[in-house]
Amino acid sequence: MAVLVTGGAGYIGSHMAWRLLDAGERVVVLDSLEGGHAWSVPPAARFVQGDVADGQALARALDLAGEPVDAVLHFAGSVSVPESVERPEKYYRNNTCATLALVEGCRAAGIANVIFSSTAAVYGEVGSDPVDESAPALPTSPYGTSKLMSERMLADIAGAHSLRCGVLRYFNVAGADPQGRTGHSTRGAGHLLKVACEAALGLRDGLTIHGTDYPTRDGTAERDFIHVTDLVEAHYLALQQLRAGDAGFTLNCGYGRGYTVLETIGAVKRLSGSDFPVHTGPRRPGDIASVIADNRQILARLGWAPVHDDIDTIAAHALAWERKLLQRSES
Ligand SMILES: NC(=O)c1ccc[n+]([C@@H]2O[C@H](COP(=O)([O-])OP(=O)(O)OC[C@H]3O[C@@H](n4cnc5c(N)ncnc54)[C@H](O)[C@@H]3O)[C@@H](O)[C@H]2O)c1
Ligand SMILES: O=c1ccn([C@@H]2O[C@H](COP(=O)(O)OP(=O)(O)O[C@H]3O[C@H](CO)[C@H](O)[C@H](O)[C@H]3O)[C@@H](O)[C@H]2O)c(=O)[nH]1
Repeated sequence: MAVLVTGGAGYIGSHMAWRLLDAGERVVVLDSLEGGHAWSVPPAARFVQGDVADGQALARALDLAGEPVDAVLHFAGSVSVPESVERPEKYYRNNTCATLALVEGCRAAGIANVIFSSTAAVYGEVGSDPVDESAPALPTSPYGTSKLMSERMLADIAGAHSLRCGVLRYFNVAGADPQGRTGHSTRGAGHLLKVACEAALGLRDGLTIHGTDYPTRDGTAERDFIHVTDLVEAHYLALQQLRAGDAGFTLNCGYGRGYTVLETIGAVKRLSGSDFPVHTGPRRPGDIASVIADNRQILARLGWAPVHDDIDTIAAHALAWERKLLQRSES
């Protein structure tokens, strides 16, 4: 059987494609290249450039797989909280409507297993950390709402038909493949660790902290950073679980502890040896103060055993990849 990875030319999806190939799986990637790069797709994966909402592109991908596809890992989507506040239509179209079209196409093709990339942004301002999966979902951004709507839609579709659906709610994904095969290369990505690494390498004039008046230990927002390799391992376990007949689940993916924006910047400065300029600015629209995972369910249900739970490891791997990207652009 083969696995369809949507968004496999992007950050997390490319790591997933490598992990599946490492396990001997056959992989086909469907990605529009809106943000990702064809060179991020592992050479051993098959690749179709196209939109997940385009039934013909999906058909081409399923055809190219060469074997029946039994699972789709759906990473493709739009990912920026502030952009979603400015352009909500894009988020409802590309995250919610496109997911519906994809799942209808997958069902028609007889694919039984779906893993959906959801987010901690579905919770909104949680009030007390850590947050577990039963907490009310009250997103503060169109991005979070677009993902929550997709979750609900998938649950209804899975309930009505013979579809098994695993929803993984990622907290803040960071770092890069320890073997240096892929990393965060997405055009225009504004994620904190990536921006900090770019500033450390002199690719930016510095970094602006969005908000210093949050109710946290140093006034900057706090996030639960999860290494991308641990996250794709959770997907691999989730895939085995669904294939073994589990009807479905919704699970937090995070380590259960947070670092503030200032602490994260401090780690990148320490590891890079670069004291890049840091400015302060107002809060970013759609942002929340803090979100940290209660991860007891994923540990128990999937037997997930993260191995990179360390901000220095995450920052070191992110920096190593950013250096590689720089060399690539210079050659
Ligand atoms: N990065 C994070 O911290 C984080 C946290 C929570 C959830 N997520 C979710 O994980 C998924 C992957 O995120 P990422 O950080 O790898 O993002 P990314 O932007 O690096 O990758 C997304 C990929 O999807 C492709 N794409 C976008 N819309 C498409 C469409 N309609 N059809 C086909 N391809 C399309 C892009 O070209 C890109 O290669 C997203 O769904 C995102 O919402 C990410
Ligand atoms: O240059 C920057 C970039 C970010 N930040 C701050 O750093 C924190 C983290 O911001 P990111 O943009 O790195 O990540 P978000 O928490 O906004 O969102 C990320 O994690 C979420 C889950 O928690 C989502 O799923 C989303 O896709 C993903 O981008 C925020 O307080 C943000 O304001 C800065 O201060 N300066």
